[in-house]
Amino acid sequence: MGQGCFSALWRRSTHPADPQPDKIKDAKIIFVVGGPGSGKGTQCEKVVAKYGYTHLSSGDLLRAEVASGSERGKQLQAIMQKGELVPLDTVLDMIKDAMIAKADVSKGFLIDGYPREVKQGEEFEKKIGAPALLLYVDAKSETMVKRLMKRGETSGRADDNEETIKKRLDLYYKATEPVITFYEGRGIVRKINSELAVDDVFAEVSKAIDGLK
Ligand SMILES: Nc1nc2c(ncn2[C@@H]2O[C@H](COP(=O)(O)OP(=O)(O)OP(=O)(O)O)[C@@H](O)[C@H]2O)c(=O)[nH]1
Ligand SMILES: O=c1ccn([C@@H]2O[C@H](COP(=O)(O)OP(=O)(O)O)[C@@H](O)[C@H]2O)c(=O)[nH]1
Ligand SMILES: [Mg+2]
Repeated sequence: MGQGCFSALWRRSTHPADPQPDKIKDAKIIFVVGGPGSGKGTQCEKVVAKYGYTHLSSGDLLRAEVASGSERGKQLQAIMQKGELVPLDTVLDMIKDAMIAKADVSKGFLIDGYPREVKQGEEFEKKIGAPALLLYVDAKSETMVKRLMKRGETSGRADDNEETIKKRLDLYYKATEPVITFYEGRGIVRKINSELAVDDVFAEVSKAIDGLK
């Protein structure tokens, strides 16, 4: 999404051209993809409790950088508040650092809210590895809007407001849904109906993960 020209600027200076770290090369990786407010984070927490996977939410990693008050965090905040996408290399470097930090203790990784576009998936595979499974957390757009408006009453998230929610949804349908089609071609997508109650959704998620072994 027109990110190329910014990427050098945003790339972490601590990682000039580090070699592919062996530590995470063989890790089991699950992408968790779905619209804003579809319930990705809710389901990921339950997977962590049951399976001992490490949960890495790209949005949470970015929000942590914003919360640090750094200069870079301020720039991220401006992008996220508009519901736009942060440059690809920034997010990927954050995910990779977090994976390396947990590599010794992790049974596997849930990469939540990533990839947001096909290019992000391709870059992830080049720098880190291939996913074993893509959990496609699916809810109707009305449901997602309703949940986010409700969450916005208490979340303190600058992007949980009507205007930004609409932009996030538009971008999801335009940029992120093609990710699902891309990985369907590899036969690793499991579609999860997240209109159900949380525990019923989790039963579906569990089946998909159990099928991995
Ligand atoms: N009824 C119902 N509500 C849910 C379900 N899953 C999540 N919610 C609610 O929907 C809201 C959004 O859920 P999250 O898990 O934060 O969604 P997310 O997909 O991580 O959203 P983003 O962080 O915006 O990408 C939360 O307030 C949840 O309590 C579900 O299966 N059923
Ligand atoms: O790979 C990512 C993940 C998140 N974001 C930004 O972070 C925001 C919040 O992401 P999150 O996954 O938490 O929430 P969602 O938009 O799915 O509701 C998005 O709107 C984007 O601005 C991004 O640019 N790239
Ligand atoms: Mg989330």
